[in-house]
Amino acid sequence: MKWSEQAWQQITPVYQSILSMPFITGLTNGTLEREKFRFYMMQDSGYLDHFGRALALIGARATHIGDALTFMRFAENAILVENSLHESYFVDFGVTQKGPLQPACHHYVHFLKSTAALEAVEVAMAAVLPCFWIYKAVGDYILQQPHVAANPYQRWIDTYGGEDFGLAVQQAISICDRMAAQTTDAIRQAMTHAFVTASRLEYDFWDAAYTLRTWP
Ligand SMILES: Cc1ncc(C[n+]2csc(CCO)c2C)c(N)n1
Repeated sequence: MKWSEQAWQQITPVYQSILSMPFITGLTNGTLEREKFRFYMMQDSGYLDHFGRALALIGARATHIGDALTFMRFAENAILVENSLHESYFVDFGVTQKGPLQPACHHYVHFLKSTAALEAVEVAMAAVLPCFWIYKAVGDYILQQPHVAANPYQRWIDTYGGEDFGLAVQQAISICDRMAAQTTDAIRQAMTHAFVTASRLEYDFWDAAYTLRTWP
């Protein structure tokens, strides 16, 4: 079995919990309170700035030059392409400032940055994989649900569901599988652990937006 297959099996309970989160059902049927989506978007903009840097760092540390280029492209996409989605939502939702990182986002980005800097590069690659893979799976899942007319969150759904984004996700998965096949058991286990942790932090990111969780 490929590393990615057993890693996804490990996160099945977390992934199933994500699908039934009120944040996700609200995105799907368009009923999510605007305030919660605004909170999510503001936090996600901060997330992308840091995430892009983590990807660039992984690119710099990649063993193969082709993987370095791929991760640098991912970094550019995170900062340019994804942020343009946020900027259009900022206009629609009247957001003028990003604001400080709140606890869930802070925890997640610093987990990713410290893993990217200090752990084996294979582990760093596994830590950023849920960001791609869970968003793709959630985007596809929402696209399969009955379509809601004039859903304010449709642009978000279209960004992650569907083919274009699917290619990037496949690339990220294949790189992890190749790296996992060539490394030691201990590193493979650490990869899975990082993958599970990041998946939990994805769950928590949405939960924090739904409950508008801020620093005390
Ligand atoms: C908390 C959070 N997790 C994942 C993504 C999705 N995402 C961010 S950058 C990137 C790859 C390069 O485009 C992907 C898939 C998000 N937006 N916010």
